[in-house]
Amino acid sequence: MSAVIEIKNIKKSYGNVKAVDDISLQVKRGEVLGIIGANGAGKSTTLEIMMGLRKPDEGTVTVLGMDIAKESEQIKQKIGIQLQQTALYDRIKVKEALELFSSYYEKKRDINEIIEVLGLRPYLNKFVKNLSGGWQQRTSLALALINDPDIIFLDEPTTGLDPQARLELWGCINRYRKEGKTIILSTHYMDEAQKHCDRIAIIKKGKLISVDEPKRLISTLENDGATLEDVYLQYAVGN
Ligand SMILES: Nc1ncnc2c1ncn2[C@@H]1O[C@H](COP(=O)(O)OP(=O)(O)OP(=O)(O)O)[C@@H](O)[C@H]1O
Repeated sequence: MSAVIEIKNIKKSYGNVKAVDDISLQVKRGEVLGIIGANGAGKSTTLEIMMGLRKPDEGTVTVLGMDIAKESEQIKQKIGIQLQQTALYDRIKVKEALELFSSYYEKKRDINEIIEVLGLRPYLNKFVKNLSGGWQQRTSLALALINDPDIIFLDEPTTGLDPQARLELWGCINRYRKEGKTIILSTHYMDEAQKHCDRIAIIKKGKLISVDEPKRLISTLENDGATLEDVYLQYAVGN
């Protein structure tokens, strides 16, 4: 598999907080890469640097062979972004949000097809803020898909959703994975990460501790029956 994203020696500080401390990582075409780590570990900052939303203090980011520092406009056309729950679209209706996003891009996927796949048709005339968390997340996934991106970024897509809504959202995400899209997400749910991610990147205090397949990470632990949660407790927490 070839790399669709390559970050090299990325650093980002806020005052004396080293949010990202010298991370290098390659994301392979077509994989689902999960980023795990404690609150404040640097997951969102790393994701936002890959998306081009934040500039690193040091290091380089190459997305689909393009340098993010020079070709961010071209890159934006080819990526889809779902941020953590946001009030940004609260005051507009689902249909309006879809139309607005569609107007940003040259290449567009058929909106009706996205609406059908994500089951949004009954909600089109509702305000985003009046939807349940699960439907808000589906709306923001729909917005991330509108330009038929090669790479989809999902920042904690299932946080706060009930188990059924989480399962359904994963059904939607997996459908796009089957099309060969590369998916990069952060999550606090180790069961989801273990089940759905091809590889897991563990971030602790701004540093990349490990990146590997869930079963290989689990095999580094000595106890039989270990899960990714045990991996998390072993590698992602503490000093
Ligand atoms: N805009 C900002 N200004 C100041 N500090 C920031 C800013 N954004 C992030 N930080 C700090 O950088 C560190 C990393 O934050 P980040 O949001 O990347 O972590 P995270 O792993 O995504 O956390 P969470 O799981 O809580 O979402 C934290 O200490 C956070 O407080």
